Amino acid sequence: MPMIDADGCLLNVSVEGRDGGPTLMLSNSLGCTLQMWEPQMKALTQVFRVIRYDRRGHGKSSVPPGPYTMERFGRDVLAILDDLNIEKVHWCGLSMGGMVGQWLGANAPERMGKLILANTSCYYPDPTNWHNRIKAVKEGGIAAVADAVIAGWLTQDFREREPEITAKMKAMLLASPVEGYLACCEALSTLDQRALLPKIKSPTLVIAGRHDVATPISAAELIRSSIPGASMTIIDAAHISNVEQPHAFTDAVVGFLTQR
Ligand SMILES: O=C(O)CCC(=O)CC(=O)O
Repeated sequence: MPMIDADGCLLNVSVEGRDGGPTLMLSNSLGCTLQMWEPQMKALTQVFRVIRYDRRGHGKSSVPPGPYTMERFGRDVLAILDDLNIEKVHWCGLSMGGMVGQWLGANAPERMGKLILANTSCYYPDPTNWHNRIKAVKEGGIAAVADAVIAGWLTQDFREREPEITAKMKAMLLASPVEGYLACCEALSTLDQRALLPKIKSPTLVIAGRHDVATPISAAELIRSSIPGASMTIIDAAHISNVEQPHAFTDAVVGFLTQR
C-alpha cells in the first residue's frame, strides 16, 4: 500500500481491482478505516479499479494537529489522485466520506465522475452533540462514547444477530487515534455545506438508512433536493449501511455507476 504525501501528511492508500477499469474511490466515516469497505471489495474490484484511503487522523495515516476542515480533506483526495496520476474518479463516501464528496463535487468537478453520498449530511442544525462528544472523548477517551456510537452505527437487531461483526467495528472505532478523532469532530461541529450543493453537476445518488439517527432520512432528503437531478435510495439499516446491508449497498453502488 503506498503512503502518499498530502501537504506533509502521509496518507495510507490502497489501490486494487480491475486494471484499466473505471476508477472508484471509497471514503470512510468517522472512527473507521479503509477496512470498513471490506464487505464491498470482492464485488467492486471485479468491475472497478478501487482506491481506498485512511483519512488524515485515522488508521495508518498520519495524525497532524487539528482541527481539520472539509477543504483540507478534499485537498488530501486531490493530492492522492495527482500522485497516482488519475484524472477522474467515481466517488462513494459514507458519512464524513459523503461530506468530502460534496466538497469535491462542488470544488473539483473536473476530477469527479458520478457521486454516491451515503448516510451523510451537509450540516448539523445543532452542534451540541459534537461539543458533548468532544468533551467526553477529551475526558475519557473514545471508550467513553464507544457504546453510544456503535448503537448509532448498527441497529440493535443487527448487533444481536452479528456479534462478531459488531465487535470488529467497535475494535476499529476504539483503535482510532484520539487526536485525529477529535480533530474530525471539530470539523463536523462547524459543518455547513448547504451552499455548495446546488453547484454540484455530477450525477449523484444519495443513500439513506431507514434507521439512521446520526444522519437521518431528512438530512439525505435535503441533500437530494439541493443537488440538481440527484436521486435517492433508502436501505434498511442504521448509519453504517454498507456493513449492515452489504448486498443492498453494493447493488445500489454498482447499479448506479454502471447505468448509462
Ligand atoms: O460517521 C461519520 O462520519 C460522522 C459521525 C456520525 O454521524 C456518526 C457517529 O460517529 O456518531
